[in-house]
Amino acid sequence: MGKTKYKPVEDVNSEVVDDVEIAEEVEEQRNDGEEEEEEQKQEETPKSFEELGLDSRLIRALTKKGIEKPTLIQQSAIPYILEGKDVVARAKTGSGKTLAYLLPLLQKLFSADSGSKKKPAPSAFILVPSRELCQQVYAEVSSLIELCRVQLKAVQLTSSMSASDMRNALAGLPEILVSTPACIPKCFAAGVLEPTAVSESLAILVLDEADLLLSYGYEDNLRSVTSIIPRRCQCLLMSATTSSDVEKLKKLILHNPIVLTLTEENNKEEAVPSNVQQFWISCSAQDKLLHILALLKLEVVQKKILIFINTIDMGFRLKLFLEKFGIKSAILNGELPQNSRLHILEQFNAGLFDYLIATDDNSQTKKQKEEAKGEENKENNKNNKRSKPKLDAEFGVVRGIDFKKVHTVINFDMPQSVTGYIHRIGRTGRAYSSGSSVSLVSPDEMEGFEDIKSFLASDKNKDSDIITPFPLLTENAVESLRYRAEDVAKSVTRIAVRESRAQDLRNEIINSEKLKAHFEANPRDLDLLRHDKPLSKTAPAPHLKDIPEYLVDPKTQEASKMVKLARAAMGNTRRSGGGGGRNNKNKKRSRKGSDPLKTFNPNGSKRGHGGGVGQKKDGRDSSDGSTKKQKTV
Ligand SMILES: Nc1ncnc2c1ncn2[C@@H]1O[C@H](COP(=O)(O)OP(=O)(O)OP(=O)(O)O)[C@@H](O)[C@H]1O
Repeated sequence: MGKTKYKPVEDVNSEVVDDVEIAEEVEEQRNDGEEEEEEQKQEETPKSFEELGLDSRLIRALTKKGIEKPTLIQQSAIPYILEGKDVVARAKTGSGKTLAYLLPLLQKLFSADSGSKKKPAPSAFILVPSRELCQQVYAEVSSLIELCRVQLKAVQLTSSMSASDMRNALAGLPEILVSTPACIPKCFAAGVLEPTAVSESLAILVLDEADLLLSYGYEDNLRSVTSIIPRRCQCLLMSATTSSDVEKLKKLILHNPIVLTLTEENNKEEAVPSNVQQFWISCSAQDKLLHILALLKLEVVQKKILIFINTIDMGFRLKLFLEKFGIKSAILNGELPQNSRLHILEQFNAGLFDYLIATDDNSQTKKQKEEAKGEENKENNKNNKRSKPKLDAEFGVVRGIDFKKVHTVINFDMPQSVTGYIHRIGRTGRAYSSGSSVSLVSPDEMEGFEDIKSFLASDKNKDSDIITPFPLLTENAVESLRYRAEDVAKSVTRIAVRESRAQDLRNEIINSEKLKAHFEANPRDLDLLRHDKPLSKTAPAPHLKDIPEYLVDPKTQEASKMVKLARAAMGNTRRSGGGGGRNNKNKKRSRKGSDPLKTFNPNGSKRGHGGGVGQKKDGRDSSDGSTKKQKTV
C-alpha cells in the first residue's frame, strides 16, 4: 500500500460554466497545482484522521469501530471533499472508498445541520448500483450517525418498494438518501419527491461504484437526476477501475473535478489486491468436489470462506455434497428474494456461519440480465406464476460488497474474466487485513487462467508467478478422500439438485415475507432464521462427518494443525454457528511468521510458498508417488 501514489489532476468541464466561473476555475486550477505538490509531500508522511481535519465525533466513532489510521485513498480524498471540490476517486477494491466519501460528507452535514430548518428533500444522495450495496452503505452511514450521536437521518430506498413505503421513508425529512439510481425517477413519478425540492436541497451527490452504474443500465435514470442537480451541488464519483463509463459520467455530472488516480506506471499492479496470497490447484472438472472437500474437511484453509461458482445449480450441488460430510454452508445468488439475500449477508458478516457459496453476477449472461429486467417489469402479471424464477437485475455479489472477515476466497469455478478474478479475490484482504485465495483450475479453464496469470505477472519480473501452487494439500491427502467423495458425488443427482433449488427458493420466499416484517420491527436482530440449514432430509452419515485419523495423510494433518494454531493466534477459534465474530474485532491479525501458508513445507524444513522437493507443479505433494484410490468405506 505504502508505495501507491495518487495523482491529483484537474479537469475543466467547459460546457457547463460561464465566463465568470471559468475565471474562478482558472484560479482554482492554479491552487490545484499547488495542491498537487502538497499532495506528493503528504504521501511521504501518512496523515492521521485528525490531521485530515475530521471532526472529533467522527474520529471517536472510527475508534469504536476499530479503525485507527486512514487508508491512502482516505488520506487523499478527505481534504479535497471537505474543501468542497468535486472529486473522482479511483482506487482498488477494498481500499476504503466508502469511508473516504462518507466521513467528509457527514462532517459537512454536521455543520450544515446545526440549528437550521429541515430541508424539503435530502441534502445528500448516495447512488449505488445494487440493492446489496445500498444496504451496506446505509448500514455504514447509520452506524456512524449513531456512534456520533448527531441528529441526522439516513434512509435507503430500493425500486422494489411501493410508493407508500417510499413516502413513509421520506416523511421524516432525512438528510441522506441511499438508493439505486432507478429509485429517483420512480419517486418523482409517484410524487413522493419533488424535483424542485431536490434542486433546492441537494448539496452532495455521490456515485459509488461509478464504473458499474452505466453498465447496469442506469443511464436514463442518471440523466433524469442530472437534469435537476443544482450547479452548487458537490459531486463525488468513486470507482475501482477506469473505464469509458466513468469518463462519460464525469463529463455528465462533475464540474472541474480533482481526479485522484493511481500513477499510470503502477496502474495494473495497484489494481490487484496486494494483501491477498493467491494459490491454485490443478484438477479435472470432476475432481473439483474432491478437492474442495479436502480443503475444507482437512481444514487447510482459514475460515471464513467465500466459495465462488458460476451457476446456481452447481451451488446447490456443492451445498448438498458438503452437507453429506457435515459441512454446513449457505447459498447466495440472484434468484433469492432480496430480504433473504440481505439477511444471508448480515448473518455471514456477523459470523453465524463459515462457508458461503456465491454465484457472482459475472456468471449472469447479458441475456439473463435482460430477462431479469423484463421479469421485473412484469412484476404484477399474475399469470406469470409458472415462469422461471427471476434473477434480480439489481443483484451484485462481488462488486463493492464488503464481506466481513473473509480469510479465504475459493474459486470453485474460475471467473469469466481477469476483472472478475480481481473482484472475487478482493473480497478478502480488505483495507489493512490479509487473506488468501485458492483457485481450482480444470484443463478447460487453463487458457483463462493463463490470461489471469499473465495479467498479474509483474512487468519487471515476468517469470515470477503471483499465483503459486497451493502448498498444504498432499496428493495422498486428496486421494485418501477420493472413494468417499466420488461415492457421495454420485448420490447428489441432478433431480436432487433441482428439487433442493426449488425447495430452497420456496423457503426463502416464505422467509423473505417473515423477514420483511421482522426487519421493520427489529432491524438489528440476526437470529430469526438461519440460512445454512441442511437441504437434505437425511443427516450426514457419521463416517462421512468425521474423517477417521488413519485416513488423513500425516503431512496434511500437520498443515491442518498449523492452520488451526494460526486461527487460534488470530483469535478466530469459534466454531461455526457461534456468532462470536463481532467480539474478535480488535484482536491482532496473525503475523506473517505464524501463517502456515507462508511457512509450511510438506517436506519438513521451512520455506516460502511455491515449489519444493517432491512437489508437483499443481501444488500437491507426490513424494511417495501414490495416486491409487484407497477403498476405505
Ligand atoms: N482506515 C481503515 N482502516 C481499517 N479498515 C478500514 C479503513 N477504511 C475502511 N476499512 C474497512 O475496509 C473494508 C473495505 O472498505 P470499502 O468497502 O470501503 O472498500 P472499497 O474501496 O469501497 O472496496 P470495493 O471497491 O470492493 O467496494 C471495510 O470493511 C471497511 O470497514
